[in-house]
Amino acid sequence: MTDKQDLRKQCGQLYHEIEEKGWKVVKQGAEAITIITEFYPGEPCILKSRPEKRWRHPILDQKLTRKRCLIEARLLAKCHAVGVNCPLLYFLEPNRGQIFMEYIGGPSVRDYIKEFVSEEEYETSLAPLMKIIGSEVAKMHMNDIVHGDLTTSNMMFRSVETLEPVFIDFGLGSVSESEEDKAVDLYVLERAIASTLPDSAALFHYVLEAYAKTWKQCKPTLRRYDEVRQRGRKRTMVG
Ligand SMILES: Nc1ncnc2c1ncn2[C@@H]1O[C@H](COP(=O)(O)OP(=O)(O)OP(=O)(O)O)[C@@H](O)[C@H]1O
Repeated sequence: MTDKQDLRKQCGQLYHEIEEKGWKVVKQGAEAITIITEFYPGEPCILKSRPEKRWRHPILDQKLTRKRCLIEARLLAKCHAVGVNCPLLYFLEPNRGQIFMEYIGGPSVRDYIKEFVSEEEYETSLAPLMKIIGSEVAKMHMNDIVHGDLTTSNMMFRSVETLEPVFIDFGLGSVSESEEDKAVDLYVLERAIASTLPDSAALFHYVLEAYAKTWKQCKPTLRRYDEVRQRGRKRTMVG
């Protein structure tokens, strides 16, 4: 099947709007399609749409789509309220599984940091960024926002001049007091940084240092994070 046929099949009705209006598809994932369009005239905006899944029962599908969409929008709004850097939420169509949000124009943290090759560069250029990431994640967690997929691809820059990471993709997130959920967020982040930058173990200390500085009551979560890490290690050793 060609990409176009695939897109037509996956998007259904939305496909015609994409074609007619010349919208740009950024990502066509299994769950969602992300498109650059306009919300205010002349201003690029992101439309994240979760089209109908024909393999699911229609009522269940609508319920799940609506739920994920509402959770994502709620988390964006909550992040905004507590000062975590994330795209502005413009508009929501839960019954169509659509969220319109601010377009973030810069590269992802992943694409930015993978250009750094030496450990010296990590220290001088990336330590400040790691501290900002640690402090932003602490702000999320102290407000019971769990991201659910804290990878370096899910952090983008508005521009490389400011180097302030903007957190995207709260589609797997939740509002949760659970130390385990927060610890898993930290572990996923550690693994994501390690997979983007080999020999970067030292860098993650900056993340944790800023995390602890921002969130004074984080000790139980950090203890849980140590346990999650040990479990992760054992799993890797067993294969
Ligand atoms: N606000 C945004 N501004 C610019 N680009 C974005 C924005 N949101 C998403 N993107 C781009 O679209 C891609 C896919 O978005 P996102 O990660 O939210 O969806 P997904 O992974 O397909 O969905 P999900 O994990 O919820 O099923 C991102 O990797 C990023 O490149």
